[in-house]
Amino acid sequence: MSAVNHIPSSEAIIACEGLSKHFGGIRAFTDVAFQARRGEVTAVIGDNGAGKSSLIRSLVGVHQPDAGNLFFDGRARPFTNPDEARKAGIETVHQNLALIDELTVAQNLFLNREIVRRIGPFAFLDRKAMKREARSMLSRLSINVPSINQRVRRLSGGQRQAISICRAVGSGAKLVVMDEPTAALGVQETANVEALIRRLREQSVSVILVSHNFDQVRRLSDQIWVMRAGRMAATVRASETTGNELVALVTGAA
Ligand SMILES: Nc1ncnc2c1ncn2[C@@H]1O[C@H](COP(=O)(O)OP(=O)(O)OP(=O)(O)O)[C@@H](O)[C@H]1O
Repeated sequence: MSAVNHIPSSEAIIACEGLSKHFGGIRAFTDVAFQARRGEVTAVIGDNGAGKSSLIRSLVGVHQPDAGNLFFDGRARPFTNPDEARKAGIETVHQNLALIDELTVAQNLFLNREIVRRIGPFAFLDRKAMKREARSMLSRLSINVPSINQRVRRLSGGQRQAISICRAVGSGAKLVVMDEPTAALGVQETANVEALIRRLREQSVSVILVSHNFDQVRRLSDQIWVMRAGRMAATVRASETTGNELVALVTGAA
């Protein structure tokens, strides 16, 4: 695939060139270049240990690459921590669902970004405004939960994943990065989360998604990055590939 030798076109939400990461003597990935288009779903596939998680963690400031350049939203932007990436507009939805069980849906949606009302020298949490906004965030993404006042502990895995995604988008993310968002879910809940990812795409939110499920990847994504042994082995359009071709690219038989 082609390298990115300059600030990428405005079509790219995120791009990199020459990106490498080692952990001591272990090579996680080497000399990776890519461009993900704005408003598209980009899937990352590869065998166990191919470097997928290390790569996406390096895009969102969890890991610092040893070499290479990263561009986000038209600017060269090395992220030294996840907060910097978040402020720039990248949200990560974690596999282990970073929700607080004992808080309600609305409280989780506004965790660490509570709406505060000031009256003179005093500041109050504006619970009414947060509930109103929580309802509107959920309705924009057609997410059904029994009540915004329900503790998330009582929600199903799929509903919790939907709340995590809603929180990411509600903070104004331009790019949502998901590592195996449906790995722990049943068939119906997987379908619900896939429908939600499609709605993000309809609303022009870019998505990068790591998945081991090739059928899902072909159903959901526009572009697929294939990683093999720490290299970006191929970039294919989902509409132009088959499950067999993806298997061959992942295993190196292609
Ligand atoms: N924090 C770390 N410290 C040391 N080595 C690591 C670390 N994270 C990843 N690695 C190594 O880097 C390589 C790539 O791992 P990575 O988790 O990125 O692969 P992956 O494609 O996401 O695999 P999987 O699908 O199994 O999650 C592996 O050899 C792994 O052992």
